[in-house]
Amino acid sequence: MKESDKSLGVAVLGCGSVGSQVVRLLQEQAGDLAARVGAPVELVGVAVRRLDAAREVEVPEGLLTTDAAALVARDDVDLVVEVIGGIEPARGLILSALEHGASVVTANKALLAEDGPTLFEAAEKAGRDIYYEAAVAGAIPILRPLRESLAGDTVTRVLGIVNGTTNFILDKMDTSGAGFGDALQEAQDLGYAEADPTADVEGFDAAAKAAILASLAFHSRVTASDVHREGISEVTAADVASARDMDSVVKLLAICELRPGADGGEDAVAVRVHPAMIPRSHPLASVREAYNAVFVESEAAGQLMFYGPGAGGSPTASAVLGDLVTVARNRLAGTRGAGESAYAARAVLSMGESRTRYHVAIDVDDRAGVLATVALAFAEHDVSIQTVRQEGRGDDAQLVVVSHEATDAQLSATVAHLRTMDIVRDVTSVMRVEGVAE
Ligand SMILES: NC(=O)C1=CN([C@@H]2O[C@H](COP(=O)(O)OP(=O)(O)OC[C@H]3O[C@@H](n4cnc5c(N)ncnc54)[C@H](O)[C@@H]3O)[C@@H](O)[C@H]2O)C=CC1
Ligand SMILES: N[C@@H](CC=O)C(=O)O
Ligand code: NA
Repeated sequence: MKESDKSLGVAVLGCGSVGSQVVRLLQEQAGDLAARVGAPVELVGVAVRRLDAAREVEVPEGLLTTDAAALVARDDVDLVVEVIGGIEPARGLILSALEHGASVVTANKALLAEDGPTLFEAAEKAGRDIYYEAAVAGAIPILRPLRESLAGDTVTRVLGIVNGTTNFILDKMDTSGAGFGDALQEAQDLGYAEADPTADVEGFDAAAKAAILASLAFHSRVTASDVHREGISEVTAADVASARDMDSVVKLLAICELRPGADGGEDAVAVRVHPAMIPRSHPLASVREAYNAVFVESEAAGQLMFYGPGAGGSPTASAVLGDLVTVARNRLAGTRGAGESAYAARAVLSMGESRTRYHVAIDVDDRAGVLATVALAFAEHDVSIQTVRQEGRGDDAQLVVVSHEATDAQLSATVAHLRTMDIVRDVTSVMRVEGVAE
């Protein structure tokens, strides 16, 4: 260990989009980092899959290795940055690093959302830190505010755009009419997308982030499997156009809510990720390209908004380095930061119990009484209608209904009912609506 001479050895695992920028910053800012930490922070190894791969950064000779397991076990490694991603070997390497006495910084939301508690318990046992600000919303400081700044308040809701790739795609579809494939390719070229972009497009990445946000916000253990997840692969150009007609945009939202327990029982949490229409006047509507934004509502503070670059190698490396400075300082001070806080152990509600609103576009027969019949279907499921408008005539007749808030179960039963009705030719678009006052 280098603690005797106060120099801290850093191992970086993975040298892709994020890892290469972490290595660059460690080298370029060595002097400032040493001053801020109070000791030199020295890059002592970089684990890669292939030694001869092309890289965005020049790694000093002798530092590259393909043996990540041996690297994390070395005596001169005090701090480990895991930016490989995925579940294994990342989990095994982090556990081994902690067992060998290193503090860990990771950007790995997939692993944290699947098995965070195992990592937190290992860190607790080892008396070391595990920090992960980069795992949610890239460069935006959001986990530290939830864990530290709001530790004395009661967070009731977290609502955000937390996936840069899908925001980039939806933004391009809305503003330039770009096709889905071209927009995705551009996001991949810019280093925003996950190694397998299905994780972005199908909402897995946002769901992992929602689980991490909900765990911290509500002091409970929420895993990716607790999150209702829908991606953007079924969002059509017609949905985007329909949103535009309503002066709205389609965004992939992550929504984490504290719901009062029934009959005065314990509060529970509801966590969901899905595309939704929001009015263009809503602040989230102006979040463009790969930017992210997160709203936090809490009892005492009210509404807070966090905004910034949510993806990309360099912004994400900024969050990694911020954590690295903190865990390095903690090591020098012989202390560690706050560990997991899951004392509230709140139950997680199913999607059917979540309260939301629907926008439904229905192709109908153009004859007398159709509007009343459709309205009756909503009423039968106790769903109140906020607005309804008719477009087109004859074979082109379409009703566009926006409901008031109801449970998702009531709303989906209404849509299923509409699909069985003779006068309904097709339900062409169903999308949740957020950000509109009741
Ligand atoms: N790219 C982004 O905008 C963001 C990424 N993250 C997270 O950061 C992590 C890294 O993401 P990226 O850099 O984008 O991925 P990437 O795919 O560009 O880089 C991962 C690197 O790890 C290497 N690797 C794989 N297995 C390895 C092994 N056994 N030993 C050593 N190296 C190995 C790969 O060859 C690749 O170069 C992931 O957990 C990701 O979810 C978090 C926030 C934003
Ligand atoms: N693939 C992710 C990267 C950051 O977490 C995204 O697109 O947001
Ligand atoms: Na962040």
